[in-house]
Amino acid sequence: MSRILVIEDEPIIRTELRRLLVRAGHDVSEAGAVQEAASDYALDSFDLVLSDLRLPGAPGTDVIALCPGVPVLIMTSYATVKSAVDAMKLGAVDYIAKPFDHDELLLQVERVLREGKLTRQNAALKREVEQAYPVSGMVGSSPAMRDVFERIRKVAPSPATVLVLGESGTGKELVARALHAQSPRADGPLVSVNCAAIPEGLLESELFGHEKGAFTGALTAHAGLVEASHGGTLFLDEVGELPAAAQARLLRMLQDGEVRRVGSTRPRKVDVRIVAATHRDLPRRVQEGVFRQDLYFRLRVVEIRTPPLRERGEDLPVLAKYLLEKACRKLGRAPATLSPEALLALTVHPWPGNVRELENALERAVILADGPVITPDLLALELPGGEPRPLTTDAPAPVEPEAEEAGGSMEEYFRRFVLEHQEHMGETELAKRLGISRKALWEKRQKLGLPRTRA
Ligand SMILES: Nc1ncnc2c1ncn2[C@@H]1O[C@H](COP(=O)(O)OP(=O)(O)OP(=O)(O)O)[C@@H](O)[C@H]1O
Repeated sequence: MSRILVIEDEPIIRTELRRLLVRAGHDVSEAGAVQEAASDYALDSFDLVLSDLRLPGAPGTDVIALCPGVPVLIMTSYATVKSAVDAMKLGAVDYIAKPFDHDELLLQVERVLREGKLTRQNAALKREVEQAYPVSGMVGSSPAMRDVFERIRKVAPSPATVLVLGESGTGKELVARALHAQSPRADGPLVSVNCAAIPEGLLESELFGHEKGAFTGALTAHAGLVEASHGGTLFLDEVGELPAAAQARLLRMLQDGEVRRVGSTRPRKVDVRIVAATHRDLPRRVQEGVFRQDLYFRLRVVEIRTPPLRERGEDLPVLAKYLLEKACRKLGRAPATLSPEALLALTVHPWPGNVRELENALERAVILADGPVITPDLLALELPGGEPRPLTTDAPAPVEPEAEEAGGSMEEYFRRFVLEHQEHMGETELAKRLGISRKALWEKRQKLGLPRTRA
């Protein structure tokens, strides 16, 4: 049952509509004019308003502004294309020509109600997602990620050039997407270019375009990716790899807002926001003379640093859960969960490949899993040297019964993590990274014969 308000000044039609809609199972209220409706009812409590266009006092379309979010269907006996278009322009969801066929009217009402419900559900879902993840698709609530979100929020609306710095796989491209999505250019194009992936000889013409005959093989004129990004954002990934000639053209573009296609002397105005990213140490490349200092300064108007995964300790379990769900959805598998041992293994892994490595490990595990639980062996985590992390050690630690059931790997990870990190981490930090209390850490040390080495 939906709540419907009928605004109609002809009593006969109003009664007819009421009867029809009540019979279809709806709760119907009535008014003879927009003003009467506004004074008698809380208009935003309705699921649908069905209003005549010509009413005493004010046209039916005036009700649209009074109940934002509520679909309004306009009825008119003067169903000219113009009045229908005008009503829709003012925000009506649709219009009905009078005299109306009962079945058609009911079908239209049901459709609008269904769509309205979907819109409301989507809006609620969007609000929920936005609260959980302030930047679409980016999971994290560690202080380092909160800083990233805060910077994105502040910088996105401005036209400022942004330089995103971070190791490979830390989400630099996601940052660029978020900057675009939260900017006034969101409806314009977002063009992503990986500067390292395009052969050096082609890069200049790919980015800035060329004129016919500019070089052998340039059979037709070609607009580059900069021009294709007009009105939007150009994301230059691996900007540190740009060859010198392309650096010079990019600098000119940033200074003058113009591009010159290769082989042309005519400048073309472009309105493009540049977001650049690199995992390289750009100041060092400047020092080495391979990256222009003036371009570096132009690019780094604002810097955003994406933290490596190993510095986002508390984000790991949430991120792993999110990426596991994503992998199951992508692969069409039933939802899976991580065993506690698998979670511990993820927690202690150093993640040189960052979130991308985590995403790949989970995807591989979902493919290999026979059941709904992901165990450490399925993750096959690689050590930085390239060796798969062994699941047994030469000198196995004393194994607790419950860990033995789970393959003994939990103790092994614990032992390895403590031995690897106790020299440079305090007990509080160690316990935090392991996701256990200090007391539990002390007890485990006793049990495994791993006494503390630091005061
Ligand atoms: N905070 C995050 N939440 C969810 N997924 C993430 C997050 N960060 C990165 N990812 C995912 O990890 C993968 C790698 O991210 P992305 O391509 O943005 O990294 P990158 O820093 O641009 O890498 P590269 O330098 O290698 O190009 C993507 O699939 C992305 O969706």
